[in-house]
Amino acid sequence: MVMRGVASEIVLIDRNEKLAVAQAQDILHGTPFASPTRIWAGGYEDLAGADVVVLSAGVSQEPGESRLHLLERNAKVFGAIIPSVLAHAPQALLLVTSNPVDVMTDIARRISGLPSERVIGSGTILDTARFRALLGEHVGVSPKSVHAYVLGEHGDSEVLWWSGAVVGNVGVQEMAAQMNRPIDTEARARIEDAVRRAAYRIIDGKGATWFGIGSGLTRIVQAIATDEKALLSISAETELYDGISGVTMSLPRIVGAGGAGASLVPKLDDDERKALLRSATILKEAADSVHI
Ligand SMILES: NC(=O)C1=CN([C@@H]2O[C@H](COP(=O)(O)OP(=O)(O)OC[C@H]3O[C@@H](n4cnc5c(N)ncnc54)[C@H](O)[C@@H]3O)[C@@H](O)[C@H]2O)C=CC1
Ligand SMILES: CC(=O)C(=O)O
Repeated sequence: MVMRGVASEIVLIDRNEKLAVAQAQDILHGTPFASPTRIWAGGYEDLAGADVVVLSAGVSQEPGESRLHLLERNAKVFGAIIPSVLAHAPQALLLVTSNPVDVMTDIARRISGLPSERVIGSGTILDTARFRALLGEHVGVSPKSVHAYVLGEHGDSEVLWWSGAVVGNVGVQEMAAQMNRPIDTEARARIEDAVRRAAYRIIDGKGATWFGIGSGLTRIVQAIATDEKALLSISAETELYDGISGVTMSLPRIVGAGGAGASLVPKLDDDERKALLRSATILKEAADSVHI
């Protein structure tokens, strides 16, 4: 966020104060090369006047653990921190990233009592970025020109929306064929696996994922700060999806100063539709299993 200059002030709050101070100092030393952001480590009282509060506290996956395994532990953490956030920043928009992010977003909305458009999750912003990056690499085009989304859970049941993926305004399959880099069954399976299993591989190698999610959160905050009305795949409560009411999951949504706006209704093929219904069902059941 400091590198992109999306905020004038950033305060880091962590129960490990020594860590927050060290991170803030380290980032401060990058500001002469980035943007003149005021960054410091503080307490909840320092949130007064904040426009956005990113909730990233809690435990993360150990190698081999799924995101849904973290639910019970991180629900307790949110029960402890959200009242303190609201006491000092009742006007802030909450941006959740702790995992399992879709269910944690649902929990944050229920604990806070804020309207659903003001409690959003990073959702599949990261999976969508992974999908775009890999497709761009495959066809040899900038990932910025690849428009492709991952829908549903940020997790094992996520749905890569292949039938809606375009490069410029040409379908990705047609574009890949034109570039002599066809996306055959093997290439498709490789990309699909690399997106879905990315977190497991990175956690196995370095213990956590940092840069992709940091970039994704920055993109969301930028859209909020500038009231951009950008179409981003983020998680928010969906009134009704394919017969399931009130499920918090990712769809491409319009993001601006008010948080999550209208969502795009994806035109899916039969397999994608079944897979998204399955993903929504998994998330709904997980959210319903947590009693606030
Ligand atoms: N949604 C996404 O795409 C991604 C989500 N994550 C999730 O974000 C969360 C954090 O991941 P990391 O930063 O890698 O973990 P981390 O362990 O490095 O950081 C978590 C921090 O939370 C703090 N914390 C725990 N309980 C707290 C409390 N009650 N009050 C204040 N601070 C508290 C800890 O002291 C720790 O510094 C995890 O749940 C992880 O799975 C991580 C990467 C991507
Ligand atoms: C940790 C995580 O959720 C990710 O990198 O996708």
